[in-house]
Amino acid sequence: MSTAVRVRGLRKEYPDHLAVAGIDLDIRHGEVFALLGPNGAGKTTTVEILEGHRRRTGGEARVLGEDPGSAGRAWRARLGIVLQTATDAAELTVRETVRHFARYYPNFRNPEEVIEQVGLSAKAGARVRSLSGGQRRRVDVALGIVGRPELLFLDEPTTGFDPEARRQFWTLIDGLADDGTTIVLTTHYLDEVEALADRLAVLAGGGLVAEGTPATLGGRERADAIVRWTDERGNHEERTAFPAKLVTQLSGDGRELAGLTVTRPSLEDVYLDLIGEKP
Ligand SMILES: Nc1ncnc2c1ncn2[C@@H]1O[C@H](COP(=O)(O)OP(=O)(O)OP(=O)(O)O)[C@@H](O)[C@H]1O
Repeated sequence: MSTAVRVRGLRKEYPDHLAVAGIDLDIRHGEVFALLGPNGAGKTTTVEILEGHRRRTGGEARVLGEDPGSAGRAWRARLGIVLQTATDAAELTVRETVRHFARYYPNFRNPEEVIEQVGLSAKAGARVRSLSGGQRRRVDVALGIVGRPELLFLDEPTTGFDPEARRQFWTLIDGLADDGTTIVLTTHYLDEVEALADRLAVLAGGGLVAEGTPATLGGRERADAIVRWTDERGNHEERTAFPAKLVTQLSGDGRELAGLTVTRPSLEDVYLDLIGEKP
């Protein structure tokens, strides 16, 4: 698989602040890649540099084979972008807005189908201004995908979504990924990362602190399991690298173990550990 995004030593220095402190990233074609990190970690700055919206002050970046600092309109038409700040809600209806944006792209998707995909069919004739925050966010997503992008950037796309809307959005992203769209996602929701991402990177203080898959980040798959059970002497908890062995020993005489659970650290446990906030 070739590389959709390649970053080496990327830096962004503001006069009084180093926002991105020299990071390396490789994102493959067809991959769903999540960028995680606490507020101010440098996620939006990094993504905006890759989108060509901000100038880097150091390092190298290639996005779909071009330098985002100098690439032109044809390159831009291959990207889909959902920014953190919502689209300005004009007097236009949802349908008019999506149709209007579609015309910027050479190979756009059918606007009606896009409106349906983001779950806004019932609101297609409503003015964007009259929509709720979560519904407006769905318009943003519609505008991000209407151009049939090869590479889609989503900056905190589900902020303000209700749980059902988030599930619908995940299904939509799964479908786009199945069609081969490369997706770069920033989010604060670890369940979203677990549901969607093939790989993720954690940023903190402008630096890359870890990279992996949701299952293996920070050595998660090798971490000790915690076995909990209850017997006549009370509640028990044991950490072990061999939970199956322990459970076999405990139930050796064929007895059932009340309240038996075997757990590994959640992605959230690992993440908080990585960014220095011990759970
Ligand atoms: N135009 C600017 N001038 C000076 N500093 C800036 C500017 N834009 C961002 N920063 C600083 O750069 C750092 C990284 O900001 P960035 O928006 O990339 O973080 P983030 O990881 O996206 O955070 P969040 O999760 O809050 O969206 C922050 O400390 C921010 O204050």
